[in-house]
Amino acid sequence: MSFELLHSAIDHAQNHRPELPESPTEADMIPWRRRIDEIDRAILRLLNERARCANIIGYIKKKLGLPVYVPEREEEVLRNVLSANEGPLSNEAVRRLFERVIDETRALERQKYQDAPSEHP
Ligand SMILES: C=C(O[C@@H]1C=C(C(=O)O)C=C[C@H]1O)C(=O)O
Repeated sequence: MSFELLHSAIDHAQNHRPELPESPTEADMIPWRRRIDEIDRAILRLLNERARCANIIGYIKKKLGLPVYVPEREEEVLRNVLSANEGPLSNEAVRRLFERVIDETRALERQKYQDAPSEHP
């Protein structure tokens, strides 16, 4: 899914939200939970695409003898997402979430290109 498609999917979802009646019942949670499941699958696809990009970077680093961990780049990644944050997640929450993402990305890069024989991505 291209980023344009993803953005239009998000816009569509925001404009076509399930009904929220005055006096909701438990059943009113069902369409929202389906929506969350759908969003989670989209997030997962993007996280895996991010990991694939990082693996290519990891491969290049291995070829050039560069370290996996680049703290200044990680700060830049965090600045990028924090400056784009429109909420309702707080900046602290976004920072924690992306720190986890970066940790897992770095671990994957290490596992694939530093601890193991280098293969073409
Ligand atoms: C992906 C890279 O490798 C590591 C992981 C990063 C990330 O997940 O964004 C950023 C910097 C590095 O510590 C990179 O150098 O760009």
